[in-house]
Amino acid sequence: MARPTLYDAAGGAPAMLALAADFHARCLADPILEHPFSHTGNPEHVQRLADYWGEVLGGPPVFSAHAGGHSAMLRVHAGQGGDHALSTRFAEVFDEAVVATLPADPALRAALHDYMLAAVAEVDTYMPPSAVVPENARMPHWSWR
Ligand code: HEM
Repeated sequence: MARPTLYDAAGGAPAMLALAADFHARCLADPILEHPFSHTGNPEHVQRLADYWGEVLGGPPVFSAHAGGHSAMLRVHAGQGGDHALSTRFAEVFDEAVVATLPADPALRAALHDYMLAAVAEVDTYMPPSAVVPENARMPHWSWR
């Protein structure tokens, strides 16, 4: 039998939503990440995050269908002039949220950890004020390592 996707191993859509909600709450409570997040208030943010991560991890393409795909995600962050400390902390807090909400599977945790390091590295490249996001950037698809 084929190995389940990371999305299915995590628990599907409800697990993505739990992960995103826990992650977002941790960001708001974090001394480093609180600042960028305190200036926004998209009421759909947690659901969007859940849809995005779900799609990357092997779930349905909800973010591409309804929220503009990978280019739109990059555009939200592009030119913000953020620094490496934000990305480092973002990835650490993601690991904490994974531990708090998803199954205690070391392989799942390792794959999600690796994914988030790659994801923050990509977002980082668009932080400079002059950054230009390409149209139709390919949505990453992440699997077991
Ligand atoms: C330096 C690290 C990052 C910071 C400080 C950051 C911060 C933010 C902020 C402030 C928003 C807007 C929230 C709102 O509208 O209420 C946002 C949106 C979002 N972020 Fe990030 N982010 C970071 C990295 C990432 C990474 C690595 C990913 C993906 C793996 C990601 C995925 C998203 C998504 C999917 C949205 C919602 C886009 C939409 O509304 O369509 N972010 N982020």
